Amino acid sequence: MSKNNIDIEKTLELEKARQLLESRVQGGMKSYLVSLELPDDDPVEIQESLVELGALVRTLGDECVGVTVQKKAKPVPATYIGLGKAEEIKNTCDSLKFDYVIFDQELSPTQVRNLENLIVKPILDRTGVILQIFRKNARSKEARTQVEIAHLEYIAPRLSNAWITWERQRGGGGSGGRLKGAGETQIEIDRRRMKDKIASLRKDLEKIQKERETQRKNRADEWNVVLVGYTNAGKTTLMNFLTESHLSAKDSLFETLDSSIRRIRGVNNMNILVTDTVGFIRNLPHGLVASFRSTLEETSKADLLLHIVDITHKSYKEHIKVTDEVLAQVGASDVPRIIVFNKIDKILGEPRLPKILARGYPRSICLSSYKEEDIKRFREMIVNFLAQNMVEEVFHVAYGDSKMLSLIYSHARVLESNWTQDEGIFKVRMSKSIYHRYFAPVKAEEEQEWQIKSN
Ligand SMILES: Nc1nc2c(ncn2[C@@H]2O[C@H](COP(=O)(O)OP(=O)(O)OP(=O)(O)O)[C@@H](O)[C@H]2O)c(=O)[nH]1
Ligand SMILES: [Mg+2]
Repeated sequence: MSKNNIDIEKTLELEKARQLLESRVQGGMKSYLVSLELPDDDPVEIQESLVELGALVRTLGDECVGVTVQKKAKPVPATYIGLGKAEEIKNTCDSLKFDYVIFDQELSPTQVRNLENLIVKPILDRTGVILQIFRKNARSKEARTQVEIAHLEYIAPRLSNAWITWERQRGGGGSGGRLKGAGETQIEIDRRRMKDKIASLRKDLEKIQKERETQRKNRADEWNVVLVGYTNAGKTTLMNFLTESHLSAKDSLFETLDSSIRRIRGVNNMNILVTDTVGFIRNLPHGLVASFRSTLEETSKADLLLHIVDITHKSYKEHIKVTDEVLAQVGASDVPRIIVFNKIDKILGEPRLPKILARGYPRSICLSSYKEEDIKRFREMIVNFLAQNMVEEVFHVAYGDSKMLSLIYSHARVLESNWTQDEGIFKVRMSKSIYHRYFAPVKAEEEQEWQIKSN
């Protein structure tokens, strides 16, 4: 067979495998995991991240049939791993019969292309897998639009690989521009169409989010509490027991992508709304953080964050760190929070653990979402926290005082605002610590001015 024929055959085989991977409705495919360990990497973290990648694969309904880690001084620019390693993976496929290969780190489009040509199997990276799960689990129009934007932005630079899929999504023939030799121009046309599609999805998203905002006016008598945390920590389960709801919670990653709001029942005269949100993960793709930004920013407007941690997870400290990092990225660092160490029922024979955790994390609670008395105790903790740690104040802001306006909008929740001819009057709520850090000096100044005026 001539080299040309071999190349065509290889391309056809690859396209078939890619189509199979993209078009499957359910799981049942076999994957092979690859990671690269660089001199600065912590080998334990590399292993933990691979275990997590395995869980992501199972969430897709697929199975992992093998794993390999290559130690190298630095990545190979063209293929990320070494050529010998790529060859070894290709040979392993004869016995393990995997359908695709996943790299635990992000690959460039060129690296994917080169690796696919060498291994003759579709190559995904961590971001690609997470995006597939998000696409599978998004339910509401808002979540679907957010995921679709992130997905299109991810595949646009990889278009020569994803061309057939995009063609099929548009309702085209699907026989493949690359195979027909349509080449660059077709890809360029597609890329432009994709850009237009992203722009129109962004407009749709803005409209959906505006509608949501107008529906949900900030009511002064309501307290907003938001559940945040690593994926699978138990946010939705806790939400269900706290608010007597029936949202879908299961032992799989990114089960929740849509925010849901429910009211806490049985709390005398307080009107507390609890929001369940999308979970976080290490190396959460930037595109997803960007397109979920508006949803995530809701956390920065909360009165209180409940940071749920699965205490049975070996990497729970890393999970806390990752969650804190994402919260900082979306401007929620200042919002008061309670750390909730969940699933304590699964920890047997360590009766001192709650005390140890309380010492390390002063504002925290250990509980099992399944224990009624724990839920009751937790509900009381939330109510007491809101009653004792929050301050409501009224500020009079002169026109042009942009410093004060920015202080209010960045650090407090605006409950009411009214503009008169001379000033804006803002009723705001914040935690006591934020009040003392940012607002107490302003208030003191305001009162001094008022005294001078009235004298
Ligand atoms: N043993 C035990 N299991 C729990 C507890 N809370 C939650 N779980 C289990 O943990 C798994 C994940 O729960 P979810 O509530 O779906 O977790 P989540 O944080 O909402 O996850 P995502 O929405 O996927 O990010 C489920 O199998 C729950 O049954 C608990 O207190 N004890
Ligand atoms: Mg959930």
